[in-house]
Amino acid sequence: MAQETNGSNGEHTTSRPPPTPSPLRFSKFFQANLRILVTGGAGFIGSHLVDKLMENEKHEVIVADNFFTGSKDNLKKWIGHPRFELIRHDVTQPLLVEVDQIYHLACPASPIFYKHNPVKTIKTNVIGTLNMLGLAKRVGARILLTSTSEVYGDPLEHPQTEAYWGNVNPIGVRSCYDEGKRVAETLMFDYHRQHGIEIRIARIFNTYGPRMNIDDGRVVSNFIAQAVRGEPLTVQKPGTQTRSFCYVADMVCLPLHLQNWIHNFSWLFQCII
Ligand SMILES: O=c1ccn([C@@H]2O[C@H](COP(=O)(O)OP(=O)(O)O[C@H]3OC[C@@H](O)[C@H](O)[C@H]3O)[C@@H](O)[C@H]2O)c(=O)[nH]1
Repeated sequence: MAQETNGSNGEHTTSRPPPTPSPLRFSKFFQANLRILVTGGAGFIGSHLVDKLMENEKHEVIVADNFFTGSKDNLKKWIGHPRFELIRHDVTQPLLVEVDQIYHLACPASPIFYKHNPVKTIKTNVIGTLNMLGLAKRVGARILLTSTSEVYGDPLEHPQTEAYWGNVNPIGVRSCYDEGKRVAETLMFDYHRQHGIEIRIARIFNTYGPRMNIDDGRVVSNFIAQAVRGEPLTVQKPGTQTRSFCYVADMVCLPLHLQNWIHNFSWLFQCII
């Protein structure tokens, strides 16, 4: 499972204490009623996370999603619930809401979707993360970014630990996502060091499970779709690739634990189960 790391070159010491949250955040009432923002909450992984969060009757959940790869259908059991709110919103635009925690998932994750509009993908990762960090700073919220195994690029080390910095092509067709997520991680740590924002980063590996689109394009859904149609399975070249697959219901437990872990640990974890 996850390992701790001291990250990259040097200490992650902050120059400032965390921003002051609302004075009501620590009162009995507000502690028992966390308001949580999930960007990309209508997506495959986001909607499973929302299900888990909604299981806690003391949580209010706000989902912001532009429905590019997500769907209202994934959230249909929560629409109309008094503790749930769904906003059509693109994270490349600022969002002003009062929340205690932010789970920032918004970004297409399947290669065929993120390569469809690469400029939009990198804007989502860079401007979207800046907007969410700005919000976290303003309201004093703790923020978790879902990053990716793709920050390792075409890794030269197997398996990769969090201490490995990767081998990434800055100009390739996957760079909008790989480099976008790397910048997003950099922004998270810079906001932490410069402004004291409480951050968590979860690097998610190849995840599968219910609500994955049949046309998602990733290997598990492709293989299942081909098998159901009685077609041969397409193994792309070179055919020696390896992946650490994770079932979605197991995977979403880690961001939840990370977000609610009280304090004082390294902030970067891999989601490998
Ligand atoms: O039909 C297929 C699809 C894919 N593959 C291969 O299977 C491997 C896995 O490819 P996928 O398309 O499932 O996706 P990847 O593992 O490269 O990245 C994916 O999972 C990790 C997440 O963090 C990323 O967001 C996501 O893009 C690749 O080597 C690919 O070439 C096939 O052999 N056949």
